[in-house]
Amino acid sequence: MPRILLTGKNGQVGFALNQTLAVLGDVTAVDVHECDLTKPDAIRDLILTHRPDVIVHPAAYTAVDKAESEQELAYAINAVASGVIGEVAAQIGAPVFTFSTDYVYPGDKDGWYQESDATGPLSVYGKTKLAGEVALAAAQPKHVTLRTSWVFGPWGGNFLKTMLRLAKDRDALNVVADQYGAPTSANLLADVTAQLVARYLNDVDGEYPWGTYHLVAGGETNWHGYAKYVIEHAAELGWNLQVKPDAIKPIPASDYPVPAPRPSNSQLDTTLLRETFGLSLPDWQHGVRHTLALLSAGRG
Ligand SMILES: NC(=O)C1=CN([C@@H]2O[C@H](COP(=O)(O)OP(=O)(O)OC[C@H]3O[C@@H](n4cnc5c(N)ncnc54)[C@H](OP(=O)(O)O)[C@@H]3O)[C@@H](O)[C@H]2O)C=CC1
Ligand SMILES: Cc1cn([C@H]2C[C@H](O)[C@@H](COP(=O)(O)OP(=O)(O)O[C@H]3O[C@@H](C)C(=O)[C@@H](O)[C@H]3O)O2)c(=O)[nH]c1=O
Ligand SMILES: [Mg+2]
Repeated sequence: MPRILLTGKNGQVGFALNQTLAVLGDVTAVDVHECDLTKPDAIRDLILTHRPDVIVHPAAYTAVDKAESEQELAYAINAVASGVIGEVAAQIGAPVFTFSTDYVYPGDKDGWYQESDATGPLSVYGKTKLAGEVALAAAQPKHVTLRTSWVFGPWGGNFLKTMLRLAKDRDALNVVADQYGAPTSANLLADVTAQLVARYLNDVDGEYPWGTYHLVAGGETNWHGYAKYVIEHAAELGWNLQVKPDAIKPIPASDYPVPAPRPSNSQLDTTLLRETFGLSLPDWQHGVRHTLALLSAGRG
């Protein structure tokens, strides 16, 4: 039975992975209590004690605005820890499957981003994630780094849940309409990652296509279109929301001042992943409807 080590088990993606990886082997899932990623020795101990066959690493510092004033902490978790995981993984011969972000790109491209396009993060969060990508790749060539975007799900905090919360008692919402990307569900990420891990476990001696891939849901929207879709479908499911879809107003990012600049264009081309692994990626709306159904069931 293969041994799989999973970080960030209480994060959005980690929680979903703890379920999808369970059919592939013995999963040891940890969070900050079992291993604080700011402590390189704790990371080394964890990996050398468990000696996993595969490491899946979704844990990260994800507070984009807060990172602007917590640069060192974000760098320790997103950059240094990824490098340490890579070093110890290489030492024991375990590949690392991990996640990065659309925020590694500057967002000024006319058209969809390809993996080979130049990076140029605008935010501290994006810079620390890119530094983590580089550190991991340098330490452990056997890695799959999945750049994704706008992650949501029923578990944890995300934009979809923020919109539902605000819509309960606001009369109107102003939402940025000039930043484009694809909302991607934690479940989709966890399903695809399990497929990629399974392919490795079933073909350990084969040539595995290690590297960096885009993994986002199909289609595209902007934050305003996303918010409107969420509120429309929640209303259809019987949520009692104060805000009506027409009261969700599109605004330019310049009217929504925040500490961290976000890219205007976060559209990631997934051709490489789909063709390399023979996968199909459903539209983002599919994931939103699924998450809303789960949240509705949870409301009783
Ligand atoms: N969320 C998004 O929109 C996007 C995320 N990504 C990437 O996808 C991956 C998964 O993101 P997501 O699941 O949304 O993130 P979450 O913020 O939901 O989860 C991250 C997890 O990392 C854990 N963590 C944070 N600091 C430490 C630490 N010092 N030691 C150990 N664990 C720690 C958190 O624990 P705790 O909760 O206890 O702090 C949390 O469980 C990350 O690599 C992220 O950068 C990429 C694009 C978009
Ligand atoms: C709450 C809110 C946000 N916004 C805008 C601000 C911003 O431009 C956009 C998204 O804001 P948020 O802070 O919710 O999302 P943000 O934290 O930027 O989300 C990012 O998280 C990291 C971890 C990633 O890797 C990215 O892919 C992305 O998902 O929506 C509004 O316009 N109106 C609102 O009421
Ligand atoms: Mg945020």
